[in-house]
Amino acid sequence: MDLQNLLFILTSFLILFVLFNLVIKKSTCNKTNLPPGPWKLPLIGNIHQLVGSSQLHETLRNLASKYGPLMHLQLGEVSHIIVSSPEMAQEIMKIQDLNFCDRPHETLFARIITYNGRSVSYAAYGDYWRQLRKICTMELLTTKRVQSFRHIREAEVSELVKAISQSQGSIFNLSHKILSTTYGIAARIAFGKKYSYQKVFISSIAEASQIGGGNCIADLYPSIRVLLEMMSRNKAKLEELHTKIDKVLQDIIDDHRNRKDDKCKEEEGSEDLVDVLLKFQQKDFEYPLTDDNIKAVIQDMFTGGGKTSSAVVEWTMAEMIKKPKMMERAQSEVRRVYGSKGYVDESELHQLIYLKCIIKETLRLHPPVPLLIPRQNREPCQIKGYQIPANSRIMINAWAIGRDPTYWVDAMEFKPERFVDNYSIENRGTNFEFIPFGGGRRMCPGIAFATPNMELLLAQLLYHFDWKLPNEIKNEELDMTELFGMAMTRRNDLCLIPINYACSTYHHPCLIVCLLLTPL
Ligand code: HEM
Repeated sequence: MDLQNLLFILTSFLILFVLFNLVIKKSTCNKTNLPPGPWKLPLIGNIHQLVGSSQLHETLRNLASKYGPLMHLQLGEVSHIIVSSPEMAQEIMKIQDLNFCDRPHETLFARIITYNGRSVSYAAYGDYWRQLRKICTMELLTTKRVQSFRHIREAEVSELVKAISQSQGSIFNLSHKILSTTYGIAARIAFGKKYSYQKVFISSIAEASQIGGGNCIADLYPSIRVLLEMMSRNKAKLEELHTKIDKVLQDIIDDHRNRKDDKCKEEEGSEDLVDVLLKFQQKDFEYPLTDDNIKAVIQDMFTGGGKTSSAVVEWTMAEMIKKPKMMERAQSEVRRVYGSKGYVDESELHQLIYLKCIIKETLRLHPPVPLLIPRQNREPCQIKGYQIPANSRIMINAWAIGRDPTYWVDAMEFKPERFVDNYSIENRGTNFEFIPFGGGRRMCPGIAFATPNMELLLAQLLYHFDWKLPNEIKNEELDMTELFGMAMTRRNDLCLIPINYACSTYHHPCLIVCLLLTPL
């Protein structure tokens, strides 16, 4: 038998096998009352409706507007439930949270990049996840710990201000610099210092997240996963990236282990996150923390702490550029609060009420994780009379919910005033029409960590500079196209012209008065 015949027989066998699986599944599904969804093709289900969609969140919103806020999609062999209303989100994240708090931890991304689902974000729901989550919320991401890193944030953001000042009057790629600043902060917080090789780590994490943001075809056909993974380029690419990430993290862990002055650091309260995790390695846990566990958690801090916060800052600046009056109002708030001090630090951030409302509005219109992190239900269950098969993948479209005119007045308008008038609308998982950080047991534990990053960066950008668009682009014409991924950023970098505020005395008569009154 030649190779061609062998391949033909093998492929036919596989197609028959998948068909057989699907027929069995369909005969059970037919008896059940699944949520409504578009018509399904044999073998692929609804995959064809999503293929080529670069904006998955938008495609899903458009389908949901036809089939409803609880929609069923069959992608290959896997049932997907798409949630697009606050009521349905509440059902998943509150009423039936215990059943829906698992993650699809067997996907290619989770297995390769998160050390077989050992990160907090992809761990299966159970004792191991509970142990890690406790370490996160009680040790790594507490307000006290976040406070202890204040000097790092202030130093890194000051570096950014310096770099921008040097480009005064010329075009500056703000997107690049904001991203490198948030990663720089995350690196110093996690590792204690900047390692020369951390660049490889950061670029590899970013690339892996980009691949992980899409669905790998092998994840949709678990029964022939091994074969599909062998044929897929994603597996080899993710393995290559994982090897690089793993090497850097292991070197950093070994370096920490070999340091002699850990005790001093602990006493001074200047431990970094690797120090804290290594300390826990010596404790008697039900699931001892191995080096791989530590590496998986550190990755969580980067994927959580890097691109998400920088995306919020980037979108906020873009929205303010589009509305110069709003930017002026935000600038005058920051300059009033810090005016007498003459520089921006974290001590007065709580006074920036308008800026906080602007950030909330950005999180509503541009949630950095638009479909949250997928969940999985452990048991079959019912929602509003519909059957949800066990192990369905649940996608909650936070982006669509935040833009739904049923719940938001002038839903598509960027209007921070809505939060000024109603400051109590919170993003902490209790208002289900506003869930940029998710909700329930799997809600993001990094809000306290992300908030000062975003506020300090924005306050500095507003305090020190006025901003103009280059090439005579009109403010209202700034392109706002999104790039879907694990963190949703702008498709095109935000490039602006900074004008040093101290130089632009012409616009600020009070500064002239100050200068005139200053004794020579
Ligand atoms: C603006 C910034 C951020 C946004 C918008 C964001 C958003 C999210 C979302 C939507 C989830 C999934 C929640 C769910 O399934 O209900 C999540 C989970 C998570 N986030 Fe964040 N996040 C941000 C910052 C951070 C930071 C700074 C960290 C850590 C330093 C972090 C660590 C995590 C972890 C560990 C999880 C997994 C939680 C679990 O599965 O138990 N995030 N985040």
